[in-house]
Amino acid sequence: MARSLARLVKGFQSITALPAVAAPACASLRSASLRTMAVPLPFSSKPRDFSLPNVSWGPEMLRLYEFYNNLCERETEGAEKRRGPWQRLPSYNRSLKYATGGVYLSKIIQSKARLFTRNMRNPGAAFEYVLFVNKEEQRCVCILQAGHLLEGPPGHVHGGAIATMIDTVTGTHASQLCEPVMTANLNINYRSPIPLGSTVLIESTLDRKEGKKTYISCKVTSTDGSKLHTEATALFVSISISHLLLGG
Ligand SMILES: CCCCCCCC/C=C\CCCCCCCC(=O)SCCNC(=O)CCNC(=O)[C@H](O)C(C)(C)COP(=O)(O)OP(=O)(O)OC[C@H]1O[C@@H](n2cnc3c(N)ncnc32)[C@H](O)[C@@H]1OP(=O)(O)O
Repeated sequence: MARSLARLVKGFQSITALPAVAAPACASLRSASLRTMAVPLPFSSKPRDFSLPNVSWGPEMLRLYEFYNNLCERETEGAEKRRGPWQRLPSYNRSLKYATGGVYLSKIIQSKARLFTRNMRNPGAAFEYVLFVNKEEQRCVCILQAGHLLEGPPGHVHGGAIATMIDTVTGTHASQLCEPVMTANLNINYRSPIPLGSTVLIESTLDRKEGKKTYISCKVTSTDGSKLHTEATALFVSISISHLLLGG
């Protein structure tokens, strides 16, 4: 148990320490931390960052990615590049490799476990998304391109897939504010269906923090903001690392 806890703490520290910067800089920082760490990282040494553009991304997805990516750097008077108000969050298909929530997981399950939203081999088939966070404004924006395997009502995105993305965006946002957290409550109003294959914006804002509780609001809109697809509120409760290890 003590060894697991040590691994988990290290693993968690290495995740939360990952900077949200452009991919090459991120890779070099990761390899630097690899040299100094005595325990295995929760990822392979070269994890794929799923939040970077791939061939499946359509023009709208790429346009918005470029838009927010440009806000991640601001140019100073001497044409120097400085960190801007927004940060792109890298995204991997595994979070905490050694946390099993106190339940027995076979080695096969442990080795095959993947983040639900990042488990498709075929680019563009399901969830294509990238998240940007603005810590000053306590806001998070996700650009989502909903692939053909997310069908619910004919030609439209499944409500559970929309809920999954809302949980992911608000959960990631909450864990940026006060890691680590778990979703305690999620309320969703579906206002208008999302066409399959379309690109939408998911925006989350911090409502308030009360001790262990973080309240977040979220809306899903068309990319020009003219159509409201979904609204949600979420409650996240901060958990101790032992909660992850031992279960609730
Ligand atoms: C997991 C962290 C990993 C971090 C890694 C970061 C890397 C990022 C990588 C990839 C990003 C992907 C992001 C995905 C995000 C998805 C997140 C999920 O989907 S989580 C799965 C679904 N959620 C559950 O399975 C929870 C099950 N429930 C529990 O474990 C507990 O009930 C828990 C933790 C929610 C609360 O338990 P207590 O014992 O810690 O806390 P108590 O004392 O019960 O409550 C604290 C306060 O919260 C209120 N509260 C609790 N539950 C509530 C509820 N359902 N509604 C309203 N209030 C509630 C209580 O009344 C209390 O309030 P008063 O302090 O007294 O004012």
